[in-house]
Amino acid sequence: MDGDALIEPAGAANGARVVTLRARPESLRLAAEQTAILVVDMQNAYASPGGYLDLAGFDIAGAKGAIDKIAEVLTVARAAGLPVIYFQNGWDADYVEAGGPGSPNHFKSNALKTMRKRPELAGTLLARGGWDYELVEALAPQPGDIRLHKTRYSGFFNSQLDSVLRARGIRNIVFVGIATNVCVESTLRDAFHLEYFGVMLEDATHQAGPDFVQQAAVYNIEKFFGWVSSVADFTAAFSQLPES
Ligand SMILES: C/C(=C/NC(N)=O)C(=O)O
Repeated sequence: MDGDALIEPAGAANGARVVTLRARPESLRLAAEQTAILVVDMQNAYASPGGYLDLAGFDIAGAKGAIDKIAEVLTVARAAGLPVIYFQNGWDADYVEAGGPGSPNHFKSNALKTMRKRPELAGTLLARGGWDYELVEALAPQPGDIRLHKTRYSGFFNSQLDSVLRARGIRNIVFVGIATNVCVESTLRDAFHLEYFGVMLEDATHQAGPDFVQQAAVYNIEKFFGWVSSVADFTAAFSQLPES
């Protein structure tokens, strides 16, 4: 951490409930009214045994820990009145949204590749309406939470996210979810380009791939695109706020 350095996003209204969140490389002064939680793709596909990542051969052992940490974050966030936005990644049941052979997604998506390799799985992975696409039970949305759908790794691409955030005056996005190095990092990078302040709670994420990709994503975010914090620091900051 960079000593006492503190970043304060401009534009908090008078009377805003402001907290200091310990983060790297600098701590952040955040107005609760301008801060939202983004829960990235906590679906059976990414976090449950028998889901897409597991079937495709990725190690999902760390997913359970991420689920538990995200549950802690959501309890604190809801009590503080922060909007909670869930993303679900995938496509329609006929995979029209996956793009077909004219799209690089057709060739790069490991879900599509796994289904081509194992035809018995055809139609099951990341298809809206199926178990794989559903959010894990332990993180079921609560009344008032927002659910958004996306079809590519970045949550800003062809989705309602930017409108939903701007309509609520959100400037700061706290990221949790799976996978750190794919959809979390892609969305946080786009957030940076759209002038949002992105903070990832690293212990509430899990990567797709070896440990070094988690470390690389943390490095990229801390060094270039945003800030990195922890669930304990988030809790310490936001649980001080009076219930909204
Ligand atoms: C590998 C992968 C990651 N998705 C995500 N939610 O980060 C995929 O969707 O294929």
